[in-house]
Amino acid sequence: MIKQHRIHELAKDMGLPSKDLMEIMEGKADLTKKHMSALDDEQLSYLFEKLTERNQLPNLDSYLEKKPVAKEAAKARPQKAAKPKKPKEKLQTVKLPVVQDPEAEKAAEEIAKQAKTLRHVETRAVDVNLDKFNEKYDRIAPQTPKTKNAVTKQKFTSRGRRGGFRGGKKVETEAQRLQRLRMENIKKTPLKVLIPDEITVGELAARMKMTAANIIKKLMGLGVMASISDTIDYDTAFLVASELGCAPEKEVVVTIEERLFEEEEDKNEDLVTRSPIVVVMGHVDHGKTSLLDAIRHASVTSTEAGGITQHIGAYKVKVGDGEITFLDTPGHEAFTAMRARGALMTDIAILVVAADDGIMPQTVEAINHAKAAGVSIIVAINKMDKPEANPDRVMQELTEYELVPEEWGGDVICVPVSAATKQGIDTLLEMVQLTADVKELKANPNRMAKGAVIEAKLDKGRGPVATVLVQNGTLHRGDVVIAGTAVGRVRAMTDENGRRLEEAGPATPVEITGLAEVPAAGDDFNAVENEKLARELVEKRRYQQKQEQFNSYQKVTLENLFSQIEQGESKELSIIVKADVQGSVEAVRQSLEKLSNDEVKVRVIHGAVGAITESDVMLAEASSAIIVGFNVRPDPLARNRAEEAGVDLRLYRVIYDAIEDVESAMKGMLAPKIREVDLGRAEIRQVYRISNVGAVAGCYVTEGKILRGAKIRVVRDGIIIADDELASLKRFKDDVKEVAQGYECGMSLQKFNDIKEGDFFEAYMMEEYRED
Ligand SMILES: Nc1nc2c(ncn2[C@@H]2O[C@H](COP(=O)(O)OP(=O)(O)OP(=O)(O)O)[C@@H](O)[C@H]2O)c(=O)[nH]1
Repeated sequence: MIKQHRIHELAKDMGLPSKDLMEIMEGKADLTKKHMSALDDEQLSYLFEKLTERNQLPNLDSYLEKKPVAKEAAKARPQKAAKPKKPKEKLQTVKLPVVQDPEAEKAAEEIAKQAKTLRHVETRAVDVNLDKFNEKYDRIAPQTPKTKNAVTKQKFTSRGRRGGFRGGKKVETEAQRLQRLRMENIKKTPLKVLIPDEITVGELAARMKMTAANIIKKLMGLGVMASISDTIDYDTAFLVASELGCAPEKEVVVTIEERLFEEEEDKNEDLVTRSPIVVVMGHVDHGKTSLLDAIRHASVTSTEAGGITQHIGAYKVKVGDGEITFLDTPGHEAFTAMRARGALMTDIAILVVAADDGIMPQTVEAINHAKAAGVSIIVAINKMDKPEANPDRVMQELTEYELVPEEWGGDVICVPVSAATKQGIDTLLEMVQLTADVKELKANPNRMAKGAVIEAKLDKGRGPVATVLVQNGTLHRGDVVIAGTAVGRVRAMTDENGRRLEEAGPATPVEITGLAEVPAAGDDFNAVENEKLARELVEKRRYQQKQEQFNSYQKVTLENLFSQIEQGESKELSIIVKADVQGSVEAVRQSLEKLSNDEVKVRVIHGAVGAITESDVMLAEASSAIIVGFNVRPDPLARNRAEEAGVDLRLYRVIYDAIEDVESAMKGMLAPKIREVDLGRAEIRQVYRISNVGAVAGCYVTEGKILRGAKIRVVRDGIIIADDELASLKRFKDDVKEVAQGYECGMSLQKFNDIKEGDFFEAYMMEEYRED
């Protein structure tokens, strides 16, 4: 049943005349029954609407003061009075409890609820506790990385906090808070430390962001005594770092070479068979050149008609379906020189042995070079056309060098040939082909080319010209190549017949132009993508070369000074003078500098009072100087360093001695200082007189040892009766190098023969030494 509200009841409740209400509701409700007329909910709402419109409050404050209930709601709103109408309407609804009707109350509550949901919180002027949002934020993202993103994802911050103080306590700013969180995070995560194979203690300390003392202490704990400049190995450094709370990791150093060159292994499916690369070796005049010519001629006439044959250091010949690449640099010296530079190009070596001459010294050398390089050997027994040819003898001699011919059950192919008549050349080539087939030589043509330089020269017209052998990959015209310290773009590429090529695959020798300088034979070459990096690598290689050259420079010492002057290497003798008093320093400086002559200038580069220190030695090392000290000693560090670096360190008590030494060194007259070093003593227990040999003493070594060739003092009853040298030292019947204490031996002297039982031999030797 719908609840009806009669007008007179409502008027009574509101304290208004019924007439007023009827006026409002005129036209809206059926008012035929005057004040007894009933209103439904909708009409009632309309009535309230109208009434509140009429009864607007000029000032909300006055109302709030009167109505404590309404105050609560008002709290959340701005204190400003003259605010929009809406809040007032809502405020009016708070009055609803006046309506006694429970249904009306419900409706009023509903409206109030709506009003609540519509409430706007004006944060600009209100202080909101934002810390709870921040806490939540921390819970959600405690490990927020300290990146730029983290900054954009800022927490809510109250404007009111800008003052920095609240309740007397200093409140950290957002930046400080982030900084604190960052520091906490850093503290929690162990420091990542990269450790190379070897590292100095100082460097490790720097990387661990600790003092070196800490590291040294830890090292001591581990039983390693090291100073800040000492180098420790990876394992030790790893242990120290992890024990001190760091997270050590192996430092992987990526070299320019690794970045530049394609180093990955070729996949099996990418590999194709390539032709073998063959070199010819043998004794002088056994026919290496003639054989190479014969091979080349056979191939040129049959296949390459018309080409202008050029010498480029290597060529290809056709054999059946396949090809063989010959390196046209006969001789094992060239072969080994290239190998020494790291270029192992050859697969098969043809060992030429003249049938009339047999194995000769250079044949043996060639065998050993080929064996050392691990290449297969095929023996060509040459000059078979000669009547005195004796191949069996050659084969016989081969077996002495562990080369057993196939005919005799071994695995070495021997082919009788004649370079003169071309007999057997085809068979030889077939055998090379066969050996290559067995070796299954493969390469990947679809990668950047790499190989080695066979020959290189500077051509007047074309600039640097190099013959390179492509060992893997394919070289194209226009490729950037790096060979040793030469870099450049392949401008032109020709084969041994002078034909221009656009590309060269594996096992192809080609002559290229375009390099900026002449590389050395045996240098590796690589085609690369990154020209800039290649230039960087060249710079690095040049620097290394210089460094090696620099290291090979001999350190200047007074002993080698003269020879260096003679060779024109020393034009200046640098000296560091250290003395006990300043007067001596000056005196020495002047006297030494006066020794300068037309050939050599003597220059004192440093003079000071005090002991010789490590820094003096370092200066001497860097400037190839010698150190002269008067009445001063080097400290132990300096002494060690001088020994390591080969710095000549001379100590004198008399200035004159120093001047004399330097002067005689400049004239090449410096006499080496010699001292006696005792070796041992032996007692003579028996003397044998042997005709043609003389007296042989049967001795027992009582002290030290006796060395072959030692000097011997013969001591009888405490008196030296002779000074001689050992002629022989034997144990039983064998000559020996030395005999130690407690052993018997036989000794004879070079000159002195009058030895007797009970004499003593005192063995000693003379050694050159440097005064300290
Ligand atoms: N009868 C005959 N003579 C030959 C044969 N092969 C080479 N000769 C001769 O042997 C001599 C030396 O030949 P080379 O080819 O120069 O020998 P090589 O080993 O290259 O000599 P080097 O370059 O000096 O090390 C020459 O006079 C050749 O004519 C051959 O098969 N038969």
